[in-house]
Amino acid sequence: MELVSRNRCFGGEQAVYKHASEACGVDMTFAVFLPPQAKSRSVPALWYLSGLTCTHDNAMTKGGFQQFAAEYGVALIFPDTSPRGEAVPDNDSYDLGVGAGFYLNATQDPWRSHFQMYDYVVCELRSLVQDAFPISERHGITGHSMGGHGALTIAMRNPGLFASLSAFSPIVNPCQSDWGRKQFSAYLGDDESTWAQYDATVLMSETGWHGDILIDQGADDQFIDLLRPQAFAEATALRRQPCVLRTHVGYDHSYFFVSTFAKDHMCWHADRLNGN
Ligand SMILES: N[C@@H](CCC(=O)N[C@@H](CS)C(=O)NCC(=O)O)C(=O)O
Repeated sequence: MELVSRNRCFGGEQAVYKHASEACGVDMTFAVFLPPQAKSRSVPALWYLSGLTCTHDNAMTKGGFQQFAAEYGVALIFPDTSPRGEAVPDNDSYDLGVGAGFYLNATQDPWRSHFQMYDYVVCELRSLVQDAFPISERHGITGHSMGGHGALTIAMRNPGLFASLSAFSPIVNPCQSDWGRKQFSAYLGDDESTWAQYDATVLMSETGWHGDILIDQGADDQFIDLLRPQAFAEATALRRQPCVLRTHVGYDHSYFFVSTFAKDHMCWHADRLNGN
């Protein structure tokens, strides 16, 4: 693991690392924020999965999470959204290929040799950060847009790994959306039965989540028709799933929206991770 940058931040430390990823077959970059409490004990961790076109950097620099992570004693982990580099296949559009890994394991050529973001996040990066940093086994997960999709699907498929769950304007029904169908066809092939494991609305209908869920959504989100919050809301209601879905008038899809509600999400996770 190679240190790319390190900065003091709210009494803790914001660092960026690069490492050779076995799952993705290229070097991957990720960011970790350690709160001041991590100097003397291990702390719980919150994963933040980013959306289309993002790297580890967007939420790290614009999300505004560190101040509250420092206050509540929670580490932050910001993975990249896809493999990158000359060896990695790409596509001309912003929503397929580099920057658009959709947190799944691709089974189709040319994507399958590198686009293994599900295994990368759930297995490889988790065990790497657990070994390398003073991070306890209590983890929460959140994310924005494509990253909200990643957070919801990864948590519901791995209930033992996560103690808290939230999302910002998540893609919740990709099997029925152009933010999903195009990518799943390319990465997973035409057999739609293989897509369901990566659809939060389907997973909510089939398994649900063992805890409660916080979701914030902007009412003026320019991509709201692609996100399909109504489908997930219906699935949670049918399941009697404890879920707080807040729709905020005037807010769009940007990081101005994410940073506005960053404190609420940090507080939500800290309460559940710290066992208060
Ligand atoms: N690139 C697309 C949309 C990309 C987009 O809005 N991405 C969101 C996540 S889905 C994001 O966080 N972008 C990076 C940023 O705002 O820093 C466009 O420009 O229409």
